[in-house]
Amino acid sequence: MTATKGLEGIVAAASSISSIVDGVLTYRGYDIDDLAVNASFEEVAYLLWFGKLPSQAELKQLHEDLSNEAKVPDQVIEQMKLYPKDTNTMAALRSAVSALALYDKEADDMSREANERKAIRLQAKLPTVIAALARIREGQEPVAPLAGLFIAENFLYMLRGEKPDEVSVKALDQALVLHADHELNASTFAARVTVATLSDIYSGVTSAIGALKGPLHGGANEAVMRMLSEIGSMENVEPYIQQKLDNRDKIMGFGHRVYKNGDPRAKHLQKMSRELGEMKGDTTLYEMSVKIDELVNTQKGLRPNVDFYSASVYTQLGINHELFTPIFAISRVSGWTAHILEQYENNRIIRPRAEYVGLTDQKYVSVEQRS
Ligand SMILES: CC(=O)SCCNC(=O)CCNC(=O)[C@H](O)C(C)(C)COP(=O)(O)OP(=O)(O)OC[C@H]1O[C@@H](n2cnc3c(N)ncnc32)[C@H](O)[C@@H]1OP(=O)(O)O
Ligand SMILES: O=C([O-])CC(=O)C(=O)O
Repeated sequence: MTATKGLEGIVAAASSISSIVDGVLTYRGYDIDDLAVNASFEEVAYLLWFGKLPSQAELKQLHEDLSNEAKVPDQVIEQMKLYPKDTNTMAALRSAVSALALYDKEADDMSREANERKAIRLQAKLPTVIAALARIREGQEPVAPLAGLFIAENFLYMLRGEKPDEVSVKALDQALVLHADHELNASTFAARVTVATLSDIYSGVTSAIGALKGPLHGGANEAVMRMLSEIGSMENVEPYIQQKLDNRDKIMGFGHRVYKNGDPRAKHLQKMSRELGEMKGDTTLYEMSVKIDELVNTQKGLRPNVDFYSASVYTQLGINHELFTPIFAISRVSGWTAHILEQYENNRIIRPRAEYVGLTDQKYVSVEQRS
């Protein structure tokens, strides 16, 4: 038995949710380039869960269900107020989502219908939890969700305490579409491993949030913004990046396990970053990002992944970098829960083997005789 480091190239599940073939990403057979410009996030979530785009009536129903489920139990809001204000937002989100299970009477109902309801419930409540966490950290009262708003608009409304402009809503909605699912990425795999023991959907999503938090995965978008802030100016881009490359340091937001010729989602976020900059009359962040992109590509042959341009997009939407990875979770919870539903449908516990590389033939020595 020989281990493959990082399970590279190992096919660990059969799935009909999303695929990456020759650098083309599809959700249920629809090219991400098509969905990114034409579909709303709600349509995409429906597509991931139910395998087809919704009819008008189905979309209306989903919208109503999401709206009805968006409120978070008061107990969870009160608990969030007790979290340390300087805690990592993904750690806080992980705790809050775990707590949501305690107040869901259906948490351990394993029927397909109950799990579909919980998928919608989790999707509805995550934006409310994240906006509340953000406001509590700033010493403000959480803002309750507004009935009738779609997810991107409602999230920005709850975050800012006022109705957002159309440009911001559209940009965030497109970003949510682009992040919704990605085959067997680390957090989705974590979710599937957890629920394959027949544990509940909340446990699966809590595991996934833990995996998404890491800087090699979803946490990279925050790290990109920290890097851009450290660089600070266009003139500093070249010396800063050159030093990182010379030291063989990782440049966050670049590289990918599956895409070797570029992530198809990055170009949409790059365009969005440019357009938001132009609209605000300040394209500095966008230009700095493009310069980094050129340097890393020329010298390392590495291309930006989904996390790179999303950092300048979210910053230009006035969002604090501590919320970037939680926003990724607002989108990816649709994919996680779709994969959890799929795992339950055709379940077998996920239990690979390890290649043993430790000591052998050891003999027990009593504690008194051990040196
Ligand atoms: C939503 C997402 O999860 S997208 C990914 C977000 N993560 C990041 O942006 C973090 C930065 N990137 C990385 O750490 C990696 O590229 C990963 C984790 C995305 C993929 O990791 P792997 O598939 O294991 O790639 P691996 O580490 O084998 O990379 C191959 C080579 O490229 C180098 N490399 C990969 N990414 C980078 C990077 N961002 N900066 C500098 N060098 C890099 C590696 O050091 C390695 O070089 P070597 O062969 O000389 O040792
Ligand atoms: O697929 C991966 O390894 C990481 C990624 O891009 C994602 O989760 O969107």
